[in-house]
Amino acid sequence: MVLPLRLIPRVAAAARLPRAPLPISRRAPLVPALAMAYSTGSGADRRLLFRQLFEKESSTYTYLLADVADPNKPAVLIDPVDRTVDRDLNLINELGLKLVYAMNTHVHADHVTGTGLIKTKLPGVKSVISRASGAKADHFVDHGDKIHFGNLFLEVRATPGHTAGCVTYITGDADSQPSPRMAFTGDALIIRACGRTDFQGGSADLLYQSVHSQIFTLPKDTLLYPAHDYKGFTVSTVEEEVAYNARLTKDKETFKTIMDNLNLPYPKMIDAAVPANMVCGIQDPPPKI
Ligand SMILES: N[C@@H](CCC(=O)N[C@@H](CSS)C(=O)NCC(=O)O)C(=O)O
Ligand SMILES: [Fe+2]
Repeated sequence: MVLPLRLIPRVAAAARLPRAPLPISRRAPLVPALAMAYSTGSGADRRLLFRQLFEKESSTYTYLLADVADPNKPAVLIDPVDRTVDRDLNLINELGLKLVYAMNTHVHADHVTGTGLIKTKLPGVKSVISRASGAKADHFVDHGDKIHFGNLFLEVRATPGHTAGCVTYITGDADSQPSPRMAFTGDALIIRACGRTDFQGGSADLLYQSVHSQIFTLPKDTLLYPAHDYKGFTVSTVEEEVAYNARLTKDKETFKTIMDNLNLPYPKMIDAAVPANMVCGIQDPPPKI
């Protein structure tokens, strides 16, 4: 049966008319209430908007965190990849966030960081890396420092061993401790595994010590988010890794033997990625033809 037009609900009628989508740059950001609805947790934790993003060529996770209870919605990106910068910046724009820091957990060997590109596209954003990395950035962090965005912060813990300058970033709130905490472990801890220790100042001895003293001592419900996953995992917890990590649950000598015998091929992009990442990624992208 065909309904007369006046009986068709207005929404349905509108839905029938195809409209060209607006370019991203002209779309209005989501209203604050909607961005709030996508934040995690309850109570004080509702300030935190969190997204886990994936770059498939290098199996890298990029993390977006923002304080959506702050009127400016300040945001940080951890471990952005050059290839997915446009995707990440579009998302930030759609959610109405203001990116303040583009941070790295370490000098990556398998992909070029997105921080340089982000700085050319969004002047004012500050790049962050550990002082111990020896890399260039706008802001250097040391163990115990805090990177603030709104009322939230990321506490820096030095977790060297995969590289000499590796750090783990742990969520905090100026008013109350978020529960559970989230730890962004870079390549120090990969779910059920860990970063390799055969280049870039790597040391199995140091990595074992870093993870046992700085990550395994966190509250057991702390959520662990690595920089990479090669098996389809997305998140783990301290409790899970203390029980089931295939490398780090072993005693130190066994761990060192495991690490000495991984026999992993060198990352395909290492020769281009490390020099680029030592200077904060690509600063002047070639013009698109
Ligand atoms: N095949 C990849 C590189 C894979 C690799 O070496 N991953 C690193 C982290 S990136 S520096 C690693 O530590 N892996 C540990 C492991 O057990 O897999 C490429 O060619 O890019
Ligand atoms: Fe790495």
